[in-house]
Amino acid sequence: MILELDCGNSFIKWRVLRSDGVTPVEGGVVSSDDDLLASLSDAEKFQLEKCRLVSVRTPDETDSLVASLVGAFGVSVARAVPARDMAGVKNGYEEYERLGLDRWLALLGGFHLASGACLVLDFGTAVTADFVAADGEHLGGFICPGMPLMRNQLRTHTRRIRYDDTAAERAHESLAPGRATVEAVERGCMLMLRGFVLTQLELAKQYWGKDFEVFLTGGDAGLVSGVVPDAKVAPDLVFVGLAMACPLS
Ligand SMILES: Nc1ncnc2c1ncn2[C@@H]1O[C@H](COP(=O)(O)OP(=O)(O)O)[C@@H](O)[C@H]1O
Ligand SMILES: CC(C)(COP(=O)(O)O)[C@@H](O)C(=O)NCCC(=O)O
Ligand SMILES: [K+]
Repeated sequence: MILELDCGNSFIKWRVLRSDGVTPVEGGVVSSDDDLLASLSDAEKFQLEKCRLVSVRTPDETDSLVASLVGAFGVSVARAVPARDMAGVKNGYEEYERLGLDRWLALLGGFHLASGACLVLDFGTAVTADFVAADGEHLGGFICPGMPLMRNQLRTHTRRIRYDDTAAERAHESLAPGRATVEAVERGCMLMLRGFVLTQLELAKQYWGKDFEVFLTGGDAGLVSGVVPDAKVAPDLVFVGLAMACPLS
């Protein structure tokens, strides 16, 4: 079977496919290399042959994970690498190798699925937006702090903002002005995210009128899907691009 990994700044998303490279068997989200190895430890069940991965972590961190995977399962590992052009898409960065590889793969996947202009919004540790025109030209994008960063900056850089995760979750039941600190912060950050999304949509409309698709991905995509009813929520968009960038040989 094939192991696919998307190593973000906070979490590793994993997925096991049958040897056909298409049919998903199982997947999950883990916060460390050890937790990943534990999730995959039932080697008999998966019988991993190959692994493909994308990482936005440091080369040392990624090397260490690859070494653990080779040691534990004897798999061959293919890593996504930066490219100036791929699958009809032209990387828009002046220094193409500096574009986050998760962004690159998500926009490759988005352009492939849309077969036309697309706006790809990713809600992870950071929030990113990327614009790809109908001719495959990546126009560039934007990077902002995501929900966990916004909330944690407020919690660590103020003295009186303190609350736990359960209270945070409860605060999301409404978007009315907060009547408690937790509500004020959680709903304020949520409105920042939604405002960001609406601004990106406006820009896409200026470029392309109605002729574009919107993709929402990343662990927090569900927080904003309500403001773009026509968007495709595609949690596996990075994996779509990963399969394109690292075909099974
Ligand atoms: N099963 C899950 N495990 C962990 N985080 C999750 C899960 N589902 C949704 N999330 C949310 O996803 C966010 C992280 O998104 P993710 O795309 O994994 O980030 P990154 O790629 O930067 O590591 C967290 O803020 C969390 O709220
Ligand atoms: C923007 C990112 C931090 C997003 O990472 P994530 O939130 O998915 O963990 C990552 O794509 C990255 O490190 N990019 C390099 C800088 C750039 O894309 O310009
Ligand atoms: K990501």
